[in-house]
Parts: sequence; C-alpha cells; structure tokens
Amino acid sequence: MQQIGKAYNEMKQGEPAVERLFDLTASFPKAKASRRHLKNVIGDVVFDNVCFSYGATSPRVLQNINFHVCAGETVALVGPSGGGKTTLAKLLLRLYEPTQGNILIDGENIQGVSLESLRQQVAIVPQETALFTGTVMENIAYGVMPNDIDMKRVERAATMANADEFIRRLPDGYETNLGERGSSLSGGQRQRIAIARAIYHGPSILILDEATSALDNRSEKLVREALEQLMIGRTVFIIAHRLETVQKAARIFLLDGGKLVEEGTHSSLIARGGQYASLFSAGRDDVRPQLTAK
Ligand SMILES: Nc1ncnc2c1ncn2[C@@H]1O[C@H](COP(=O)(O)OP(=O)(O)OP(=O)(O)O)[C@@H](O)[C@H]1O
Repeated sequence: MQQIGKAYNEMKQGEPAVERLFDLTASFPKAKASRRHLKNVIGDVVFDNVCFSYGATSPRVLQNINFHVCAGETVALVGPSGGGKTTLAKLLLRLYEPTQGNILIDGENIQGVSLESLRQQVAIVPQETALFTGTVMENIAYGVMPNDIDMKRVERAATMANADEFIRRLPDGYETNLGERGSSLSGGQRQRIAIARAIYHGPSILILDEATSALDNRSEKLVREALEQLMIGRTVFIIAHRLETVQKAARIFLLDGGKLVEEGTHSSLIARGGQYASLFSAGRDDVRPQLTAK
C-alpha cells in the first residue's frame, strides 16, 4: 500500500509540470472504458481533414489539415508564432480531440484507442523538461511502479542518452534524489534525463519541441547526440527552431494561421520560392526570429 501511495504522489507531482507544458484546460478528453489498446505500432501517422478550435465559439486554430507521415520519417514543423504547431502536437497526444476530421496511427483512429496505450506510443520531449522530486531512476522510468522498474533498461536508456556518466557521478548514482523539479541538475542534464525517459518507454512516435534557450557547446553536443540516438527508427515531429534541424528533416511542414501552407524538403521549398524560401532568405542559423516574423 505504501508503494502505491508513493507512486501516486509521484505521479501527482509530475502533473502540474505536464499541465504547465500543455496548458491543459477543461477540454481534456474523457477516458472511455471500452477503448482498444494500440499495439505493435510502426508509427505511420495520418491527419485526415483535421480542424480544431479551443472552444465552441473560438476561432479555428487548425483548418483542414491533411498529411501522411510514414513510419520512421522525420518532419519539421515550422511557421510563424500562433501558426498551430503546438496545437497539432497536442492533438496527436490526444490532449484535445479534433472538432472535425480524424487522426490515424497505423490506420487506427486514435479516438478509439485507450489513452494509456496511445501515450505509450507517442512521447514528447519538451523544451522545458519536467522532472519531479524523486530519484534519477524513478524519473527515467516515469509512470512505472517502483517495484517494476527494470534497472538494466534504465541504465541502457541513460547510456544512449549520454546521461549515464554524469548520473554515476551524483552522490547516490541512480538512487540520487533530485531536488524540487530536478533543480540540482543543469538544463542540459535535465534534457538528457528526459531523453533517457523517452528511450526507456520506447515510443514509436516522438514529438520534439526543440529548445530555443542556448546551452553551452559541450552540453549542446551531448544533447544533440542523445536526440539523434532517440530518433533512430521512430517517426519524429520536430517543432523546429534551428536551420540545421530543419534542413536535416525529410520533410518540412509550414503552418501559418492554422493552415498547412507549404510542404516539402528544404531544397524543394527553397526552389519553389514561396513563403518558406522568403522566411529563410536572411540565411541566419537560428530560424526562429525569421519564422516568427510576419
Ligand atoms: N489553450 C488555448 N486556448 C485558446 N487558444 C489557444 C490555446 N493555446 C493556443 N491557442 C491559440 O491557438 C493558436 C495556435 O497556437 P499554437 O500554440 O498551436 O501555435 P504555435 O505555432 O505553436 O506558436 P509558437 O511558435 O508561438 O509556439 C494561437 O492563436 C493561440 O493563441
């Protein structure tokens, strides 16, 4: 009973951080008892005429979004502030449901699957990593009951995330209690714990919200390498801010005013000479100021 109580408290401690990240409101979808379990997912994602408004009388913030992202593909979501990038990610995580249209994973409408199984398959690595007060090990295996944590798997995930080395130097290694929301760690270390968490849970679909705040060079390199490990073999949506990230993506989706206005590879969009090309014409490395400038 004590273990259950502890796990419950830990989950509760994590909740405010998740809510802060996604600004959850009353429209959180209601869990339905009879939903199917999503399993053996390869990560094929379809948005079929998806529209969305945050409230019945609010304007549409996504309008007739149609795309097919193949399993294992990496797509960069770019566009001006308020274009709908984060909202699209929220719908894929089913933090909200489309007001019209359908989202399919491996051909299965996500409205018909259990939230639990969906969240096992779709993970997010946010800009601001939400850690909770607990041990490093518990933070990596987030959501798993303490007795069920597979330590070998935690260590493997941390190694792949370039986190094992610094964790072993902490006073109690993997058993070290992180302070309030992981305040004893640097920003880069917190990000690598978040990446280890995603690797531990093995989702087939990832949403990466690329950090805009700068890390020092070494930390930046370790985080980038960790992300590259994490992305291998998964379908990835990156809310991208950097030119280098965007150029590496297999495809780029430019969202503006809730519409998918351009779609293609970096070179094809540059050759097209449209909105994406003009946003990049200044050629700076940090794309955010250009993509958010109207
Ligand atoms: N919880 C919310 N309630 C009501 N409107 C919202 C909410 N969250 C976002 N919006 C609105 O939805 C639209 C799309 O916002 P969204 O955050 O998806 O854009 P974005 O492209 O991710 O922007 P940014 O690059 O600034 O993060 C905006 O007009 C925004 O004001």
